[in-house]
Formats: sequence, structure tokens, C-alpha cells
Amino acid sequence: MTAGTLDTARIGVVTFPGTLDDRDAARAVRLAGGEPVSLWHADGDLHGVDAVVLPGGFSYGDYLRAGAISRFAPAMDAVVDAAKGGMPVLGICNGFQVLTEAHLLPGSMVKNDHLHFVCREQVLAVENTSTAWTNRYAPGQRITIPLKNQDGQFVADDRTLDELEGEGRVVFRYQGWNPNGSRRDIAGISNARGNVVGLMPHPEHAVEAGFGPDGEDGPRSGTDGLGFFTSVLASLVRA
Ligand SMILES: NC(=O)CC[C@H](N)C(=O)O
Repeated sequence: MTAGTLDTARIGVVTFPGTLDDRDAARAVRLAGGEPVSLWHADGDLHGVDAVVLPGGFSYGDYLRAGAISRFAPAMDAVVDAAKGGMPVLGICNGFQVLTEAHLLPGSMVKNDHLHFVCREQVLAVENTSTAWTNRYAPGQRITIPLKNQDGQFVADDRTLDELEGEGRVVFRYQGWNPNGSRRDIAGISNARGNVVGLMPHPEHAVEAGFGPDGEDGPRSGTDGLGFFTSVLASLVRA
């Protein structure tokens, strides 16, 4: 895509062995108006994509620690380089775990504090709307999207947490109930530049009217996650 034009942006979606949600992520990109491009974990070439989504699932069976093996995939070398150059990268759930393991985002994901897998419709507040993936939301907007994981507890030392808060890098915060014991109710964060964002809940499962979760106040359209994908397209046009 040529910067500043309305050409269709090409958004890569990386598949690792054990990835589950790559097809939903590709569908979300398409519904937002972008062109999804399948990327394979063993291929170190990003094929000229404009942005990358690391989707959810159980890459490498979550062996050792979720994301700990995926981080060494050839595709991740390319993603790390591209992210450092400013390319938008979104990690959803297992993708967020991979981003922390790859040190593109600080902190770690550990077992949910209650030690159970959790699957629910989760309310979040969007606290930072200046990132590549959230610029189409209103500051403080509450959105409802699915959450499903076992290793969803975000932990970091207090200095890192203070830094994230102070720099406005807590992008999403759980509302109503903290589903996994994450420090300071943090559901998602960004890097300092705002091009790399990771979160545990799944926006790609709430992009189509009639199929996403209801909102807090009763049935809604269920498309609260679509804004992630329209946001990145908007950020690429502005770039
Ligand atoms: N939905 C997912 O991506 C699952 C993430 C991760 N493997 C976990 O269970 O914690």
C-alpha cells in the first residue's frame, strides 16, 4: 500500500501450529475493508504486508509457556524487525502471549488466578485511542467482546506497571469483573510508539451483526470488535 492512498491495505495473519483463530482474524480484516494475507510461521518473509495480526490459539500446544516457542519462529524475527520499524502489530490472546515472550511488549502472561479456563463475554474500557488499533473508538468507550483462555493473568513488576500507566500504555481495562487476576485490571497494553498492541479478549469474534456478544445493556449489534480492524486501516491511510 502506498502511504496516503486508499489502496486496499494488506494485513498479514500469522498461522503457527496450533493456531485456532487465524480464519476469524482474516474474516475480520475483510469485513473492515482490508485484504487479509496468510503468513506461515516458518516463513521469514512478510510478503510486503502493511500490518500483522498474531491470532489466538494454542501455538505449539502452549508447551513450556504459552508463546514461548512461537517466539522463535522465523516469521517472528520478521515481525520483530517490522514492529521496531513502526509496522502495526496486533496480538490477540495467544498472540499477546507471543508478543510478551518476544519482548515487543513488557510483562508476562501466567495462569488465571482461579486456575480455570475462562470463556465469557467481557466488558472492557478502551483507555487509549491513539494507537494504530484503537483510533476509531471513543476515549473510555466500553466494548463487549469474547474472552477465552487459561493463561490470561497479566503480571509485571510495579515499576513496569507504573510506567505503563504513566505513559498511557494501558489500552484496555477489564470492567465489572477481573476474569483472571491481571494486575490493575489490565486487559491490553501497547508499546511506547503505539503500533504494537496486545490484549487477551478477542475482537475478531465480534465483527458481524447478529453473531457477536450482546452488550451490557441488552442485545446490541455484536460488532464491538470491528473497530480494531477499521482503526488499523485508518492509521495506514494516514501514515
Ligand atoms: N484463546 C486463546 O488464544 C488461548 C490462549 C492461550 N493459549 C490460553 O489458553 O491462555
